Amino acid sequence: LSTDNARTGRSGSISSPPVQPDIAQKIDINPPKGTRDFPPEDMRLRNWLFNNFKEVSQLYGFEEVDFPVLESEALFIRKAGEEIREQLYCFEDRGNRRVALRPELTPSLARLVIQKGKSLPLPLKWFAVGQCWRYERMTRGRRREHYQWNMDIIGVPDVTAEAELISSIVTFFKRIGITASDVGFKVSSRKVLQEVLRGYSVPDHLFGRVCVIIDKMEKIPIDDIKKELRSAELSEEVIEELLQVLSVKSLEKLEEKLGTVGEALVDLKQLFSLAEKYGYADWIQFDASVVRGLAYYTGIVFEGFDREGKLRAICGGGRYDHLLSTFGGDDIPACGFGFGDAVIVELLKEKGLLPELSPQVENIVCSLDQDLRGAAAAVARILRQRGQSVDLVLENKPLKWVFKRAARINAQRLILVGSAEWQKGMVGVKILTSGEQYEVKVDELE
Ligand SMILES: CC(=O)Nc1cnc2ccccc2c1
Repeated sequence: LSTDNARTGRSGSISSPPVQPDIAQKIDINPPKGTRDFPPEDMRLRNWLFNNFKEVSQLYGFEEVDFPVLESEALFIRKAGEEIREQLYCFEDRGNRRVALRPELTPSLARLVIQKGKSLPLPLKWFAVGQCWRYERMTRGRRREHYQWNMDIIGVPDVTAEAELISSIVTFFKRIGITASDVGFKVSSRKVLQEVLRGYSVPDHLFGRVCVIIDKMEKIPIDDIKKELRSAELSEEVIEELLQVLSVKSLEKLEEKLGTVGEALVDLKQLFSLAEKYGYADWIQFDASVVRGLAYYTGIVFEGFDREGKLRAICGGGRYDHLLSTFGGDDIPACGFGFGDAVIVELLKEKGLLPELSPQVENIVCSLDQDLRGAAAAVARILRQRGQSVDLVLENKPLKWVFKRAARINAQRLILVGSAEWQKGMVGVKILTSGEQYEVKVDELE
């Protein structure tokens, strides 16, 4: 211990604390700021949610993929002023490499598609459920990690892909009891903005940045939006026109504004017509103000929202036709969405739709005296070999304790190994739901 660790006793003399080599420093029992533990009860809810994500993905014929949580920082360096960039959880590793904990999954997916190259027959339909990270000042007390469900269709240029993705989310909502009166999707296309900007010959390289600024509408004062648009070299005239277009309330009005030829109208009309065919027309609405905050979207964008307006966006996505080529890959069209694990749980709480999930075990096995421990283990083995789950009591416990544990772990059946019965190759069985009890030969236990 260096002297500055030494305590100064009352006498003023320096004395070191008694050396206690293996008493660890008291560690912080909480997880790092902004992160969560998942004790059994929370893990049951998480598994319930993720199983619904995965079952819907499989229902739509998507294949599961995953990527490292740690990626090269370069994958996420975009110069469009995105919040996701400002909050990147990045650092230099011991090999002096700039790395980052992924803030989203799409760039990793793009990287893998390029890596696999021609060996992957298009279209690809991939899904992932992965933890994503951000580093923001804890002043805001928000979480620094969450899990995202992503579904992506790579290699399909038509809005039939977006229609399929929205359909999969509607299916997910229906499975967990959410209806079109609880949530909806605001749908628009960034091609609306693109047509306006091109109409005023604003250079294309400003497109992503302008979208990121406009995504902050309703989040920061309109004057700050205008200020940021000016700093992006937009003229007052363009700014006014942009804000005008963003307040358009219907496709018909948009057609009046933009005329019929633009791709934006064609895409949106086709999407709304497909929605009718899919049967989810009452879940979606055109809303020109939806742009989403990621720079790489190029076409249709959408976000799920709660109709009571109490929560942040539930999910969001869109078309990103040039992301792969910005990474040096071919110019393969793609679209996808991200669905976080936080807002949906808040919504389920609001709607009283959180499922009641309790632990499940089919059997609890215990021996009533010391030298029948081996017998109890043998009974557990037999049941487990038959695919039956068993909680084997591992210590000498009174029956009262066993009944209490059986109730807590929601065991369906109690198997008692007692010396008298065991002499006859029998065990005692008590069905804990009905209270029925009987004796049975061990090899007749099913
Ligand atoms: C509501 C919530 O927890 N949002 C959240 C939490 N963690 C994140 C981590 C990375 C990117 C986005 C994130 C978003």
